[in-house]
Amino acid sequence: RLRKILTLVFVREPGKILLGLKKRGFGCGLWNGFGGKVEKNETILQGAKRELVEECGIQADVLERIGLINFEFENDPVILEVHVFQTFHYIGDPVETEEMKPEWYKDGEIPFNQMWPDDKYWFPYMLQKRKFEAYFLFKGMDTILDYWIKESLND
Ligand SMILES: CN1CCN(c2cc(NC3CC3)nc(N)n2)CC1
Repeated sequence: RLRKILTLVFVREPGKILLGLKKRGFGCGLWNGFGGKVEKNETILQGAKRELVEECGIQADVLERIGLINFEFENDPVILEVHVFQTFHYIGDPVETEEMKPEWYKDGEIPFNQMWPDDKYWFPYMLQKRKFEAYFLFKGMDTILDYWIKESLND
């Protein structure tokens, strides 16, 4: 199977979460965490930190790994392996970039209807600081054909 390793980072405050409105490319028009591809010369963690700085100007020295999600798409051999991180300890204020428009949302007011359809299934684990693993099988970009999600311990 072909795997594409991606990162997804959420910046947290007590009761609030930072989301970015994707301004172009994959997931354009949706609110999400910050992230992207992992370069050959960096670890997944380094890639996550780099994307956070590039996409909203925030430096997170401490990133906690909280989830691993595998996405499969019908009739597509590429599996997206998304490594999810969060941080409560960071430096800087979020700034809008060409990629992302950052906004703070209250944990109870997350705009799931303007986010990827899978988010409503795994966000509750993240918001409750429970580590998780998940799998989603998509038909196109809007329909979830099958999924599972389970609480996981450390690696
Ligand atoms: C740079 N990456 C792109 C993929 N990504 C996804 C994907 C996703 N669902 C998949 C059906 C697309 N759901 C969230 N929340 N994020 C994280 C950021």
